[in-house]
Amino acid sequence: MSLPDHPSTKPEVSKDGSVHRTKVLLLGTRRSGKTSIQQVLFNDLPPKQTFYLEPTMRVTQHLYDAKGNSTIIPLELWDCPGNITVDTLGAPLSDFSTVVFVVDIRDNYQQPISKLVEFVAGAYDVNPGINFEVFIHKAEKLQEDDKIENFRQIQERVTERLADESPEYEQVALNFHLTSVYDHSLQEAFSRVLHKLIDSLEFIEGLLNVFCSNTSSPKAFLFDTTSKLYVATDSSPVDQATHTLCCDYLRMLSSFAPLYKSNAASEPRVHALSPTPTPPPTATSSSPASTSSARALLSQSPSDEPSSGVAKKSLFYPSAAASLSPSHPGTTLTYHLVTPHLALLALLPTTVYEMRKGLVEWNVVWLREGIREIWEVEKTRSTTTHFT
Ligand SMILES: Nc1nc2c(ncn2[C@@H]2O[C@H](COP(=O)(O)OP(=O)(O)OP(=O)(O)O)[C@@H](O)[C@H]2O)c(=O)[nH]1
Repeated sequence: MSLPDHPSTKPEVSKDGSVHRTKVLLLGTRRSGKTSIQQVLFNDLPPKQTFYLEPTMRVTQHLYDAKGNSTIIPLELWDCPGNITVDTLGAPLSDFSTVVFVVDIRDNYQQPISKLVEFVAGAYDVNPGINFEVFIHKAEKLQEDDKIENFRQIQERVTERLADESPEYEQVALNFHLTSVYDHSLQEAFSRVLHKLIDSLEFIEGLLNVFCSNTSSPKAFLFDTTSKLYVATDSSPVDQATHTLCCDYLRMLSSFAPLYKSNAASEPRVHALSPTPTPPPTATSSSPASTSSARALLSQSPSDEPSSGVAKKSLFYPSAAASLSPSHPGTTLTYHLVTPHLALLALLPTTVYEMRKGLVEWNVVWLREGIREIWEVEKTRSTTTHFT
């Protein structure tokens, strides 16, 4: 495998047209849960099945891109055995954008911390900009108080050890996350890891902020539908319960995806909307939304047309909504696919969803346009695909 000479947080296209993926190193001591993390996140392995995973004996590269194993950034995830060292890794640390270091929350921390410090020291000279993400893993094993206490202790010890080694290492960016394959904390943590690799993140966040303020939405996420990682969210804080709710809803809808696909394949049913969507700013709809209803929206935006002018097959964008009563009275969870691989999940006041449906849909079309424009700019700039 040919490796680039310089660190890069962006995938580039090599001369032969193949995409250089963003490299992420998955490190940690034996049995800390590295392979489980990779398998649960990207191969949909049920968490309980991780029990049967074989130990990793040599460095294994897993490729994820927009076509097959979809993720928003073409990734190359290096799953390493527990005994790997900087010298035996087989690639310079300058090749990696991010190191995800996994620590079993119930472990004796001495050994994992020494290994982490070894890699921080190894990376410092060659790639000081590398992101170190420490996953304090298997968190669900402990009670809430113990979990927080262990999390704090690990952070403290790592910081102390780094300061003992050299004051310079304090400059290395280290981020700590509590994770478990048994809940959505892993997806949330890995989403945050990816956010640092998305150049256009602030523009996407800006679009989501506008969507939220126009529709009175308290929270909106843009999810990658395959990996179930969120690409961006609006600027209000993420609370775990809302994130979990959105992940579960997305997972449930994805299980119905084959039904939508077969519809999408039947072209004559697709109606093109007018090329410029007309905003219905005061649109009110008296038709109440049925709870837990899934409704197909067939739309074709101007950017669906290739620039050559040749009519491309219209895309199918399903949408769905579910009332969150009684747990969240007066709130509706909505889902809108905005590109073939990205979906908007938003909480909306039920009154807005039911009474101002036109306004909501216009804002979805507007968001879709914005995301496609960003995608086009990204594509032109780096001639590579971050979003599909
Ligand atoms: N309770 C709990 N167990 C987990 C979690 N993640 C992984 N495990 C378990 O941890 C054990 C080791 O998982 P692996 O993914 O094989 O760990 P690894 O770090 O890849 O191991 P090596 O390849 O030997 O270095 C398995 O029995 C998993 O089921 C978690 O979040 N919670």
